[in-house]
Amino acid sequence: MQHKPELSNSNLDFHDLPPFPEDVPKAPLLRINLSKLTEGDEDEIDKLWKACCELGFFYLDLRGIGKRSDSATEHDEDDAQVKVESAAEPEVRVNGDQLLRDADELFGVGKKVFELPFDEKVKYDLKDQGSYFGYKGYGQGVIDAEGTKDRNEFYNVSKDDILGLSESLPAPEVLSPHRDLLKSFIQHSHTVVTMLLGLLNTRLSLPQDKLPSLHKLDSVSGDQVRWVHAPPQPMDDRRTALGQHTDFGSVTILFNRLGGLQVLPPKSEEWCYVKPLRGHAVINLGDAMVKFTAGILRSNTHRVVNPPGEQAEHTRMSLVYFARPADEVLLKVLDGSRLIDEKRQQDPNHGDDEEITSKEWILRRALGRREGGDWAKAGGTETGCT
Ligand SMILES: O=C(O)CCC(=O)C(=O)O
Ligand SMILES: [Fe+2]
Repeated sequence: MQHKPELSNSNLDFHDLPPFPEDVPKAPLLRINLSKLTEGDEDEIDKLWKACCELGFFYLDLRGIGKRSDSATEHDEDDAQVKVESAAEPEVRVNGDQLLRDADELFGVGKKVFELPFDEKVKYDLKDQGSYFGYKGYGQGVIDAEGTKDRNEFYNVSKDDILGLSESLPAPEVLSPHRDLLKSFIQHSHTVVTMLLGLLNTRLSLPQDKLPSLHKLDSVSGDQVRWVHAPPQPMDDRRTALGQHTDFGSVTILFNRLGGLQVLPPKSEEWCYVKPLRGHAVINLGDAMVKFTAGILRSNTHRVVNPPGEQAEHTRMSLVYFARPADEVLLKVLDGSRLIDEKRQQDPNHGDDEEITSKEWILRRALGRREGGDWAKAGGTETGCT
């Protein structure tokens, strides 16, 4: 029997963009299916566990889940239950198709933000107020200890601002009509994060709901949506656009269209490209997961370079959701799991050497990578020590 066309690899390409080249080293990310995870498919959950322990990066196929809720009658079936849970806000379910649609729309919104004149965008650089939310201009971050400037610009939107959990931050007018879209993207990203954390919680045999309870949607946290924007670099003067790093938080959901993201697989010296796949997000774990689990879970080093091959002449944009522990959560080894206790005993490097809250850790790491920041103090868990 012939394979089904919808599963063929060419359908995972972005047909409106030049192809991702075949002759570059490609990172060995496992492809995990969201729909199977939600059905509790044990083989798929094994794959998730392996990916989170070994590489800390994987593809999540978001397609084909939540089709039923495309219609206006999203929660008809158990409306009564939903109403009991929350009269004002209907429960948001795992819905990969909705997340893909929101991400698509947000690519358009991000484009409008970066098209604004620099003088307008720079009004929203909140670094001097001690915040990493808002705008970071091109070259305003550093990629190494020597202070080499980066080659990208960011715009960061705070979850708490969009959900009304904090004061509204100043933002460009072009974002105002899209707050509902941002809200939907945040909620749908967060439900995926909660599901992944729940599955990891079970595999770690942590007390019921431990990891999800440290990442509640309505807790004040550093969760954010980010657009990363990088125009093509001149052929004779190319360098890393976003310096090598591990992510600071817990779970990152990344939407890529052009190549350029690279990971340095464990024990390897060769940077490998992550090929973007249509209908998929790239998921990676951050340092908080390493600290919580004494290093059982992996937060892998990655960076962004100019897109490879024929893609090199195109402006690269990516969209990211960063889920982070609630502000007051201490980033230390969690109690209540024999697996984690055993790992802690085998590997005392992963100890509780520093009592630091999620909020302090993220601020230190984010602002330390800005120009004039403290590079030495802004390192993550990549050296193997927490
Ligand atoms: O743009 C990308 O593909 C990755 C961005 C990233 O690693 C980050 O913003 O932390
Ligand atoms: Fe990152």
